[in-house]
Amino acid sequence: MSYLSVSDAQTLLQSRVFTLPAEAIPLRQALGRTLAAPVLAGTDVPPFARAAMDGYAVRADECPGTFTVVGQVRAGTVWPTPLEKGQAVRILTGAPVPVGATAVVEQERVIRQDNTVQIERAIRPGWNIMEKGHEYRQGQPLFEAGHHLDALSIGQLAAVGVATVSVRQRPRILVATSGDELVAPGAPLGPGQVYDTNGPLFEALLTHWGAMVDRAVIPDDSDQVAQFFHDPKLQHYSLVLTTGGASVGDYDFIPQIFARDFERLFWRLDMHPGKAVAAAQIGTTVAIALSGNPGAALIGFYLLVLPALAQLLGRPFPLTAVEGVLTTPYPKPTRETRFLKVRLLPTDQGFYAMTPLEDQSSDAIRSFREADGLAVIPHGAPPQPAGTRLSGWLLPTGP
Ligand SMILES: Nc1nc2c(c(=O)[nH]1)N[C@H]1C(S)=C(S)[C@@H](COP(=O)(O)OP(=O)(O)OC[C@H]3O[C@@H](n4cnc5c(N)ncnc54)[C@H](O)[C@@H]3O)O[C@H]1N2
Ligand code: MOO
Repeated sequence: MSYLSVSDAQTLLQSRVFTLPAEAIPLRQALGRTLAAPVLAGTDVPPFARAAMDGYAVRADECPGTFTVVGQVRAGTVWPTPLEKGQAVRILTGAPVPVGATAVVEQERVIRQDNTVQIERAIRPGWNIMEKGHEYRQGQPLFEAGHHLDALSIGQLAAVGVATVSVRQRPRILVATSGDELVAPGAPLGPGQVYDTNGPLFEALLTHWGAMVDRAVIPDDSDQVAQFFHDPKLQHYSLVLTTGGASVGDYDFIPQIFARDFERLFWRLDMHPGKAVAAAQIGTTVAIALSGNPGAALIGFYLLVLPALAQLLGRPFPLTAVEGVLTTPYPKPTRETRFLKVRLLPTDQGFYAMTPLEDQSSDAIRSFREADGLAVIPHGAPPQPAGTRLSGWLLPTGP
């Protein structure tokens, strides 16, 4: 039986999730948000040529020489008249360079006596002057639509005078875990019970990537699973993400309910780990039911959820394709396309050396900490000797 490919599933999901509307918000609230429109510099930065040092503004072509100090200019003020031959203006860091001055000689390099300064050496034009517009030119594009506003972006936007930004509304996402064996961290574990990893993990990941997350728990009961997906509250969410109950076990109700009551988009993908995954259109929202195994669900998160989230935010596709060569053999044959956690080292031949991590188990998440990417072994492939050329994806660490 051949399952839908990951790229077909991505395309299908992209056709069902829509980029959210824009809203205007104050710059101070914009950290972590995504620009909905390009931003151009509204002014030159700096807006005028300014002194980089405390010293004296002079004409460089008059150095060495002795100058009459005719006054002082400090940051926030402007020297009113063009500098004449033989004149120097006492200037402080950040002050506009007087018209006619071509250098600022720092005070450590001059001899000041009463109202004269003596400069004993030749000075290059432009010395200690920060040129107007050297960082940004007015009208220059600063950021594209889809740009993630990190702390540096906030500083850059402030520097060009932006007070309000147009950003995408934050996607609301519901993360629901299923599995009666799950216990919230903090409570003691009973026999056969495990701590809920997926709820906290996906809440944190989605928040990190810019979503507003609510959490829910779905009991392992067919009627209650159906009730969960029929709840009108689901329509408040751009995406509904569930984990567990997505396979073929006696308590795996989700794929059947997707097919029975909604439009099931897919069930099971040509993807290991994470084959046990389903998706459905539920009214205006899209539900993605990931595997219960945290490591498998995490593969589904990177390959399916993150691209859908990027689309909601109007951001570029979040995964970067890479090429590499296995440094060690991979000993098992591959049935469904295998996404192997690898460490990546660039080589000077333009591809990566790909070293598979030891723990590839679908219940484990710890190895993601050491993984830089996923190598892709095609379905039906035999064991892979060292030196095999594979394509893969970089695992993005943040928005
Ligand atoms: N006969 C078959 N059995 C299984 C198949 C199959 O094709 N045929 N697929 C296997 C694969 S692959 C996976 S992956 C799992 C997926 O199963 P489910 O998505 O139905 O998930 P559960 O059975 O509910 O849970 C699996 C595993 O994960 C633990 N779990 C669940 N939720 C959490 C959570 N929030 N935090 C931590 N751990 C969680 C759960 O206790 C189970 O150990 O099915 C295979 N079976
Ligand atoms: O969904 Mo299962 O690992 O294919 O790990």
